Amino acid sequence: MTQSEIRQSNATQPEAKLGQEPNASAKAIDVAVGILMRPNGDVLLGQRPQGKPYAGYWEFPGGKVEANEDVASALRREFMEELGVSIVCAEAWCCVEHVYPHAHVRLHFYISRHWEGEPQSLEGQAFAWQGAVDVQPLLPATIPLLQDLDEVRRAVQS
Ligand SMILES: Nc1nc2c([nH]c(=O)n2[C@@H]2O[C@H](COP(=O)(O)OP(=O)(O)OP(=O)(O)O)[C@@H](O)[C@H]2O)c(=O)[nH]1
Repeated sequence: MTQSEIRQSNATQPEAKLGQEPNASAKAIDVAVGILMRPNGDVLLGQRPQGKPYAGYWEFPGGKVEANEDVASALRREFMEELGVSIVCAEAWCCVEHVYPHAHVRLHFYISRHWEGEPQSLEGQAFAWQGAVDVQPLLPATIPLLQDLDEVRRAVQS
């Protein structure tokens, strides 16, 4: 995936600040998050493995952007490492910040409808394709996005 393949979608929202107001002195950690969306609107979620904060919580796949890496490259790397999936193209969807006890994160959400490979559990994590998302518990920063995501899902189905 190249920068030119990262498109801004109409669904992009202004940055929202969720949860506790981020502490200006805490540096936000950038995280690339990808939502694989099938033609019927189903989306892929994974369960955080043991040993990580919020182990057992469900999330959209992704991970931290490394030093000297852009968000699109991080997205592609994380999907290959976690799921063995090659993202062919993805659209920036929204960006939210959340302050957890363990970190202040800035989550860059992308939606991809075009990828290569079937998702595999390369890190031993459970994953699930979902219509209306009903796995629990979900990471707190992700929950408020589900309503907007449902609108995107419905739009691709119609
Ligand atoms: N992937 C992902 N991370 C999310 C979501 N929502 C959310 O709050 N996060 C937060 O974003 C951060 C992601 O960091 P991570 O620890 O999973 O990243 P990583 O895979 O690079 O981990 P590592 O440092 O062990 O290599 C966590 O603080 C996690 O709580 C989501 O939907 N997907």
